[in-house]
This record gives sequence, C-alpha cells and structure tokens, in this order.
Amino acid sequence: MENKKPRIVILGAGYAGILTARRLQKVLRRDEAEIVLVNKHHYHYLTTWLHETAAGTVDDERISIPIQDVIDPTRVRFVKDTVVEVEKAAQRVNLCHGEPLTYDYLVMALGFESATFGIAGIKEHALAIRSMNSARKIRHTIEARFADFARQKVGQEKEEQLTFVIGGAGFTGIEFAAELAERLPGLCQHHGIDRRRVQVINVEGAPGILNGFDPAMAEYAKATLEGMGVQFRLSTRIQSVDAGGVTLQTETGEERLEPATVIWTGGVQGNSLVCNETFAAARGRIAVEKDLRAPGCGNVFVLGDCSSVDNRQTGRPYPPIAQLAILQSSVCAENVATLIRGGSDLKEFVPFIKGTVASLGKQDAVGEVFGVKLRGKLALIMKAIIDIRYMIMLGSPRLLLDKGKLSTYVMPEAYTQTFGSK
Ligand SMILES: Cc1cc2nc3c(=O)[nH]c(=O)nc-3n(C[C@H](O)[C@H](O)[C@H](O)COP(=O)(O)OP(=O)(O)OC[C@H]3O[C@@H](n4cnc5c(N)ncnc54)[C@H](O)[C@@H]3O)c2cc1C
Repeated sequence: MENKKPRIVILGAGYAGILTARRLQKVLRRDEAEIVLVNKHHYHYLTTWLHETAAGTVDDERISIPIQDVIDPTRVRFVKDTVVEVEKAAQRVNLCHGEPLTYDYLVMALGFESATFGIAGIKEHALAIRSMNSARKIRHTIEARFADFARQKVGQEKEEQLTFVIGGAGFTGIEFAAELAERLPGLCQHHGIDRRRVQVINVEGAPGILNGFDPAMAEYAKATLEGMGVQFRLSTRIQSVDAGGVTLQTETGEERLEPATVIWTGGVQGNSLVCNETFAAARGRIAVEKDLRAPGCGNVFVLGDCSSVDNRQTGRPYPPIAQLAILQSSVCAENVATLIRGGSDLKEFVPFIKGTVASLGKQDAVGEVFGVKLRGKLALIMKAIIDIRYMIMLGSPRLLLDKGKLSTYVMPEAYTQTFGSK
C-alpha cells in the first residue's frame, strides 16, 4: 500500500507564509510532503507599503502580486479561502467556503490586526491600516472628504471635513502622516482648496515619536513632518472616539477634537484567530519556542506578527516587523523538513536584525542600519535596497521592474507630481 505523504498547511501568504512556501518547495522533494498554502486573497501584498496605498501615493496594483506568480503550483497547492478556525486537537483548519483541511504540520502566519487597547469607539469610528482593503478604504475616504468639502457652498464649508487625526506616532503613524502630507498639495490643487485649511494632527501618548528609534533620528523625523505641515500632540492619549470626533486626555485634562476622519495606527497584535485560547498568547502574540514552534505543540509553527520572540540582549520581545517574519521563514522551512525526514535536531531561531528605516514621504527617510544612523537620501536609498532585496527574494526579476519602486526612488519628483496631481 502506498504511504500517504504528510501534509503541511501554511496559513497566510504574507511575508512569513509565502517565503516559507517558497523555501519548502525548494528543500523538499515532491514525494516527501504535500504543501498547501491558504490565503484569503489570490494575491500577496506588501504590508510595508500599505501606508502609501492608504494615503494614495502608490497605486494598489503596485503592492500586490498574484500568488500563482511566486509559487510553483505543481509543488504548492494554493487555496484561496478565509481561515475561520484552527482545531488543534483534531489537527484541522476550518475554512469559510471550502472543505476543512487536516494537517500533519501547520505553519500559522496570519499576520496582525489592530490593537485598540480597550479605547472606546476605535473599532467603530476609526479607520485602520490593516490590509489592502482597509488601506483602499482610507484612500477613498480621504478623497471623498476633499470632494465633499469642495461641493459645499462658499462660507458654509465644514472645516472638520479636512481635519485628519492620526492616532499613534510609531512607525506606521509616522510613515502614513508623511505620505498624507505629501499627497495634500495635489488634492488641494485638484479641488481648489487652500492647503492651510487642511489639518493633519498626530496624537501620541508618549512624549516623543518613533519609540525605539535613536532620539536624534526621531527628532529629525518630527522636524521633517512639522515642515510638511503635520501637527503633533505628544503626551496626549486618545481616550475615546465617537461619530463626532475624539476625546483626548492631555497632561492638563480632557480635550475634544472634531475631525471627520480618524486613522488609528497605535498598535498591532497577532491575528486573534490564532492568538486565542487555542494557542495561548500573551499581549496578542504567541511566545514561540526557540525552534519557532508553539509551546507544547510538536507540529505547529507560528511566524511573523502572530509570534513573539525575545531579544536576548534586551529581554524584551522584538517588535513585529517584516524583517523578523522573513528571517523566521527559512528557519521554519528547515525545521519542518527536518521533522518530515524523521529528525529531531531543530534549528534555533537567532535573528540578526540589520536595522530599520522609516520613510518620510518619497523624498526623505530616517533609520539605523548595521548600527549606522541614516537620514535623508542615504536612508531613502537604504529603504529602496530593502524593498528591492525583498522582490529578489520573491524570485522574479520581472517583479522588480513591474512592482519595484525603482521609478519612485529614481524619479521622486516625477512620481510625486503624478500622484500629487490626482
Ligand atoms: C504601514 C506599515 C508599514 C510597515 N513598515 C515596515 C517596514 O518598513 N519594515 C518592517 O520590517 N516592517 C514593517 N511593517 C511591519 C510588517 O509589515 C509586518 O511585520 C509583516 O507584514 C508581518 O508579516 P506576516 O507574514 O506575519 O503578516 P502579513 O504580511 O500581514 O500577512 C498575513 C497574511 O495572512 C492573510 N490572512 C489574514 N487573515 C486571514 C484569514 N483569516 N484567512 C486567510 N488568510 C488570512 C492576509 O491576507 C495576509 O496575506 C509595517 C507595517 C505596516 C502596517
């Protein structure tokens, strides 16, 4: 009787999932395992560019790549479906539309969702940069606010239509604020609106921005954004959001802002589908073992934003970043292959984080790479190299030309003009 091949099911085709699938199709022989990749969309998207789609400075199709273009369909079976439940005891994944999938090995890489920290009204009344669809929704909302404002009779305009509050001055909040600020001149020109009527207000609970960045670099970013017209409300917490605006808790008391649009970027946690009572999570992420398996689960790996890995030097978890997800994917694939071949000597995940760069629009950036602090064009070039490197990892030089931001970096002025004029 023929031996049934073990089945590896990978949930999520983000950075961690798609690279794990690609690595497994390379390291495993056809007869060794069946590889199934499940994702809710037929495309892989570049989450690290979502702030640009949300602001409308990069078109949707530039940040999405058909999954079939980057996997070998004869090696990896792609299932376009939404995961609704993982049944650990039954080793089964329940899907929204299709038949349940049983697994011998599971790789959970379902990414992040917004962490609201219990702030009332965020889920209902604020927008969040979570996915392609949510980014699209933000872009359309921004454009609609300008169009509505322009339609109002002179003297009767509602100024709050053009007030945008961004909650959180972390990586995403800062990158998004810069993109939005860069988009504004074009939008104002298109609708015949005076730029001075538009307000972009960033609200942050901490006394500074870009927590975790070198203070001088963070200060540079803040000054750059202020130069672009972004206002900062630091040491100020969003207490609640409702249909009419936001209530702030400042050092001196409560305050009310009445923007038509609130975009929440204040924090992320692992996808609640996996980070729940099935796989015990702390602060929304699963603290994985050294070999990236979920505690007490011999055949379940957790990667990317769903996982939590401690930095040995600081004793604190690494922040959820794509770089970590990418590095985890190759260790996970090797460990899965070892288990399938009957081995037990699994590789330990020891990340070497090269650094981080935050873009400040298309003309500027700030960060630290290999311990070197970078800002301005140098940081921008480094950001481009990171993006290009990822495209190469995804395996197609064509992708680099189609999707790579070569034009964005090589001709930033032309790029800004194109999107700015929309
Ligand atoms: C605006 C922004 C900018 C960022 N910039 C940087 C940066 O410059 N550098 C950096 O290192 N990190 C950055 N990050 C963080 C980085 O994007 C994440 O750490 C990274 O995407 C995590 O990868 P992942 O594979 O865990 O999840 P993701 O890339 O989010 O992928 C998760 C996948 O799972 C799919 N999925 C989710 N739920 C389901 C379901 N129920 N069923 C089926 N499929 C599902 C999703 O569609 C998606 O394809 C940024 C994040 C944001 C939001």
